[in-house]
Amino acid sequence: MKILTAAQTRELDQATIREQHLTSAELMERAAEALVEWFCSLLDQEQAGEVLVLCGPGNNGGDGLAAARLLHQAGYQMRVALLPAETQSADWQHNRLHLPEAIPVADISEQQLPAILPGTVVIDALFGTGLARPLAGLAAALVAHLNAARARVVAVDIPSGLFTEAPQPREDVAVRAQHTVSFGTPKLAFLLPQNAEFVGEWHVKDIGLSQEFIAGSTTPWYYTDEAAVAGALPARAQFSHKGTFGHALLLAGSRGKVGAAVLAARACLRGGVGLLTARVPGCGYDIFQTSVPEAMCLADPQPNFISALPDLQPYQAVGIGPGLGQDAASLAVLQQLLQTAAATTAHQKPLPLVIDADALNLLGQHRELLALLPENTVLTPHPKEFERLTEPARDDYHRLELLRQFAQQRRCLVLLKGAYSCLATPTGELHFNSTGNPGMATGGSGDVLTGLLLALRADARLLPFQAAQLGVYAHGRAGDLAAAKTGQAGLIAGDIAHYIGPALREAEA
Ligand SMILES: NC(=O)C1=CN([C@@H]2O[C@H](COP(=O)(O)OP(=O)(O)OC[C@H]3O[C@@H](n4cnc5c(N)ncnc54)[C@H](O)[C@@H]3O)[C@@H](O)[C@H]2O)[C@@H](O)CC1
Ligand SMILES: Nc1ncnc2c1ncn2[C@@H]1O[C@H](COP(=O)(O)OP(=O)(O)O)[C@@H](O)[C@H]1O
Ligand SMILES: [K+]
Repeated sequence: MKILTAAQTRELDQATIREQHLTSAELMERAAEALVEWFCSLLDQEQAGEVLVLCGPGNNGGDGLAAARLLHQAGYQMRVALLPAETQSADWQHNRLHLPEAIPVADISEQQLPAILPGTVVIDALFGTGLARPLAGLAAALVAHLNAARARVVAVDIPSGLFTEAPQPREDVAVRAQHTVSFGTPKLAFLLPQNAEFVGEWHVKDIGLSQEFIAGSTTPWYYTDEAAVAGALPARAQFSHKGTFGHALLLAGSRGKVGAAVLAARACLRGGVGLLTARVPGCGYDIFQTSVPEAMCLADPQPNFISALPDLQPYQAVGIGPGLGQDAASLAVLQQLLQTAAATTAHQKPLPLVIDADALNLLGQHRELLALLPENTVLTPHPKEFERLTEPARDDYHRLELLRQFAQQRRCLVLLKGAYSCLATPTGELHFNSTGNPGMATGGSGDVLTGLLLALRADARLLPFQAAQLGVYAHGRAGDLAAAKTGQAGLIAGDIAHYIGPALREAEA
């Protein structure tokens, strides 16, 4: 699914109106109906109590007025407060005119901010995508008043005061909502950790906006939903054999961290790899062979870390990093791997690599090695690892910019891990993942991801981007399936590996 800018969203409204021969008031009515339908499924009349709708002067306020009317008709007790302005939009005026007289309406002023008791349900329809500058004056005072009230807040389209796709100073005031109900496509602001305290849980409702316009819009931002990966995993041909799905090499583990190799190996096998060989430190040999009998094992001559690179000739993809440690000998292995992989070509393409954890930290300490990264290498840093590869980011938007630049410059697939893990492509696209849950914030989750990505990169039937996108999505989906059984607190990384099969099956062609 594409993520559009505020300006594109406005154009999308106009395109929808033209294409479907609607009036703009009719489109607003659809938005209000979608909001109200969602609202009624959340709270019934009794649970909601008196609902306060705060309306700004634009179409966001118009949505609020229309929703107040519809909720009143559905038997909710409504109250409306209007933020004064010199002019109001035409559809605002239309909906003001049609507001039932039974609903009390107050004008907001500095002297008369609306009374909001703790627990009151408030619909925030002050400003939406039309926000042109940070809130100030009465609007800022009102939002601060609302945030202090400990109300239950539902924001319409976007919490008022929050920009759709741009950072804002920490001191800016914006509505802190428990829920945000948006229309058509998600907003970039919803996906960034720094905005979580404002956006709360978000929901995007379909209001029949022009698919043709969306298809024709250019954007660097995408949201990887179920539809994006549907059918991405090719079905297995009847006469396939283990060679069909590739032979992967995993370089992982050091003394005390052999478990990382075990987790990554299990995930790689569950990811459908044909054959897996792991290089582990000498001390890991028995542990690994006992834990993952399906994989082959090449013990390193060194007991505590990996010091020598095996011959790469048999392999279709190599993963390196989980639990690797940062010994100088392992750095030399990484360097040799990068040099050899660029030269080891199958069908004129470099050997696919997946680089994670300590291998990323080693790259961060020896940035001259970045120039050796073969095209379409998959790197999977979390924000701290990414900072070591680049520089500290001013905020989440700046980090995205650094991510995009890095992926373009290095011609790699770079996954910035987090709640909405973001996959950057060599062409500068950013794909935010929709699956996963906070139960996955547990040691080893990333090792499982590396193993899964390794399996999919070894599968020659998948293009590099498809493999990475599917891997990230299926990893989160496996975490969601696992959490449904274990609960989030009880989820451990091995559970994610266990559910990779069912998660991948959902994406089968
Ligand atoms: N496809 C969609 O997304 C749809 C969007 N609609 C609604 O329309 C909204 C956008 O409406 P508008 O473009 O009228 O914009 P808004 O309602 O967000 O705000 C625009 C108004 O606020 C003023 N303003 C902007 N920043 C201000 C600030 N910092 N302080 C004081 N005043 C400020 C502007 O001068 C203008 O009068 C969306 O957020 C959504 O709620 C729906 O009605 C229809 C469908
Ligand atoms: N709150 C969350 N929501 C969704 N996914 C999460 C969340 N927290 C962590 N994850 C996922 O779990 C994995 C954690 O990886 P990482 O930080 O490398 O952990 P580790 O080093 O312990 O293996 C990433 O894929 C990340 O996207
Ligand atoms: K709003």
